[in-house]
Amino acid sequence: MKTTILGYPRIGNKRELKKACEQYWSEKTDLESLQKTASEIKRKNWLQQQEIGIDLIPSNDFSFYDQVLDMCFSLGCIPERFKSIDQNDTSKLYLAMARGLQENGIDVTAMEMTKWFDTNYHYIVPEFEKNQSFSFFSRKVIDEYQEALNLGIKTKPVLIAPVTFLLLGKEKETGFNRMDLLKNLLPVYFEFIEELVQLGVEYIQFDEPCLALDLNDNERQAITSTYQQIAQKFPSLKIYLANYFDCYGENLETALNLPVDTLHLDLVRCSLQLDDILNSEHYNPKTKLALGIVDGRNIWKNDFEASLKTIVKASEKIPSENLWIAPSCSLLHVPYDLEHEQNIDPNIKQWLAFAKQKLEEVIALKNLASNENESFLYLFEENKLANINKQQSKLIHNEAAKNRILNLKASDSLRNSTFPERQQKQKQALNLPLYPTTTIGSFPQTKEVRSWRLKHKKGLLPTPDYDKLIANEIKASIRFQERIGLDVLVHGEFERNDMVEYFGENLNGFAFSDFGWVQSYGSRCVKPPILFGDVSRKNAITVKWSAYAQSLTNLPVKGMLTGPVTILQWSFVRNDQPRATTCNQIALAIRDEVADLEKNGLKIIQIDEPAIREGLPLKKSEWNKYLNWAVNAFKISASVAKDDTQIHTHMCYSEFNDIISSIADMDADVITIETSRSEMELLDAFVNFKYPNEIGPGVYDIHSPRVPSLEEIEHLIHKAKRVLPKEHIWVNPDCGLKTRDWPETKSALENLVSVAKKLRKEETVPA
Ligand SMILES: CN1c2c(nc(N)[nH]c2=O)NC[C@@H]1CNc1ccc(C(=O)N[C@@H](CCC(=O)N[C@@H](CCC(=O)N[C@@H](CCC(=O)O)C(=O)O)C(=O)O)C(=O)O)cc1
Ligand SMILES: N[C@@H](CCS)C(=O)O
Ligand SMILES: [Zn+2]
Repeated sequence: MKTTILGYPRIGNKRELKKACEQYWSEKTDLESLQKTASEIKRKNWLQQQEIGIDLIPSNDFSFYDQVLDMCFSLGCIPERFKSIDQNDTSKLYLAMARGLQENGIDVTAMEMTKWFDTNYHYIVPEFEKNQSFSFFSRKVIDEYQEALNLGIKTKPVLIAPVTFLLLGKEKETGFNRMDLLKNLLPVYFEFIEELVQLGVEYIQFDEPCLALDLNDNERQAITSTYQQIAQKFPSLKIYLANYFDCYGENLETALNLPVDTLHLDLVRCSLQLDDILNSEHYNPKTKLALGIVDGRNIWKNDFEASLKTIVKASEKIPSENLWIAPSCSLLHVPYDLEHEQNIDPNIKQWLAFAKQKLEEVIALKNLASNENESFLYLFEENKLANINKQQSKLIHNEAAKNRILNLKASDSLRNSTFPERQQKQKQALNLPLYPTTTIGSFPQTKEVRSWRLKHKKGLLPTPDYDKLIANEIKASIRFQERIGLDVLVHGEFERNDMVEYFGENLNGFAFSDFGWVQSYGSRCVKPPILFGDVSRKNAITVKWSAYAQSLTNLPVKGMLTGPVTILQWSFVRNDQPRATTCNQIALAIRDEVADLEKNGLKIIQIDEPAIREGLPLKKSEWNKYLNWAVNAFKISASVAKDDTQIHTHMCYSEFNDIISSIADMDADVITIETSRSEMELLDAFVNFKYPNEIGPGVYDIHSPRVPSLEEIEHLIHKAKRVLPKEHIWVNPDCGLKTRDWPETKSALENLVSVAKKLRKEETVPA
């Protein structure tokens, strides 16, 4: 039995890469210094895995920004608009693809970003044209293999497999299917493989997570043909086929018939597939199985007793030299090292395992399963104790929270009246103009604001002083919004470290790490709270700052809440009860907050649900079940509102077409969505469905410091006007402005308001 992993976190133990990238991007350091940081991170990662005893260590799992972007770059899949950049200036080109570029007359937008399967990690979407060509453009995969080899480590290079690479991308013109590009693409993969094999590579890991999706016959056939060709051309190469995040499902037969050395199984997400495989007539006993048994998506300690039963079951049918023990997926999605944490309650800390501890678990499982090393027996006992302790812990269980769920009634998810009736009442209560303008909630989280929070956290800034600084920011933002003429104001979210962590901090059932950072996109990281127990509200969470903001102005201020599905989705959640139950507990806490905001004079309340789409199961057959409970949880949180309280929701990074009827079922009075980057393409779903409630399609791409011109904004609103009733249209940015700086935010919002005013005027003046 051997051990391996699919990938390791790459931001550095203390987010060194984030800091180095941001310094380089702002021209405070040079490329050499950034590369030095990167090499150091890779070196430490490899040596740590080696020291802990991982047999087969991956390379090319590092990235300066994103692994899919790296693949585009390696394969020379560079969209036409970047050809104006010197193709030899590879670092500038790479950065432009990731973040866009505006300099010396060059003005190119970044490539699109979207969610990596059902995670909160965002990848850069490959763009394909009909006659797309590919070339051996970057040597990163080779160089990283060499880099590890120089340390004496013979790694398993990781490549995003050809078919998954194509499926992750988008056709940028009509008249072709991206799968047709496989024949152009494969020769470049062969070049990489050839060079790696020449260098003595034994294993290559082909990441093929599209095998967890519903594939059609053509796609399955493409996968078969790909591996047949690779195996034929490189008979000595051992192919490690990595599927993760769900079962092979309908693709299992295809997978079992592939000429690969090893088939990786995510046994955390799909524990039953081991039996399916062991009993399948298609399983070739010579194919090695990698038992992905340590959870790569969550931070709970493994259950050794249960895992060992699985390993034993496998080893009864398969010789142990044909088995790998591994985490379920790349460890990219969990933080580095629990040992850094000094402030987690020790009772809870003993239940946790971060990336480094997961490596140790993989090794312990191998040793326990092979009975070779008795010194590991104490780890078994320790693990068993920790898990028993967790099951029985008083910290987890709260009878009142459990009872509230049991007492939920169908009417708790329903507003008092239908949308048209509410709309009338809200019109009277709010008296908003046509094309009301608003923002999505956050204003720039400047270095200064973050530094106050850090000082406050460290005890260097007393709470009254911190509160005063936050109050001043809120006041300045209210005055700014009044001055430029926005109609519905926000307080700006200055007091929040993150839209999920902040809520977790005010709810029972959550714990927090100090260094538990996980990459979200590029240099941006999140520190997901740890949802370990029954959830209930400790106290009112947002009322103080929202009510304060409302007290400063006669214009309506929107109370700003994060919705239950998003809090669930962006936390490390308990694995001892169904997600739906946990979600309902959060929903009830948010419901209490809605009621309190209303009582305190907030007439508009936004409940953000940007993660509702990302929570969709990967297999369509499971969508309805999820959507039913997810939509219902949102409705539980919103339905306490009176008819004349206007409930908004907000979604971003989402395709809406296939879930539009569920979005309509949420019955928010207003939904604001991200649409500007797709030139309103994402609005089609709402139009085709005849979405009945009000909509704010984003007209300002907040991902870029670029200030949208008056013409661009007007063009986008006109597009919306052509397809939506004008009484239903709101004018707003795509998403919150926390990652922006003030100068561009001010100019962009001034433009946005002035276009809305112009259009309003045109509507009232008869032609
Ligand atoms: C809207 N999005 C969000 C997602 N997920 C979330 N959990 N939250 C989101 O808002 N997913 C989808 C999208 C896009 N994703 C992101 C993810 C992350 C950011 C972002 O801006 N992250 C910040 C960190 C935010 C944070 O928690 N800040 C804390 C801690 C600040 C900090 O780093 N302090 C430093 C010192 C700071 C200083 O002195 O300058 C330290 O502790 O060392 C806070 O504000 O208190 C990031 O920088 O990565 C955006 C979108
Ligand atoms: N209210 C949040 C939503 C982000 S998705 C914000 O404005 O940052
Ligand atoms: Zn958003």
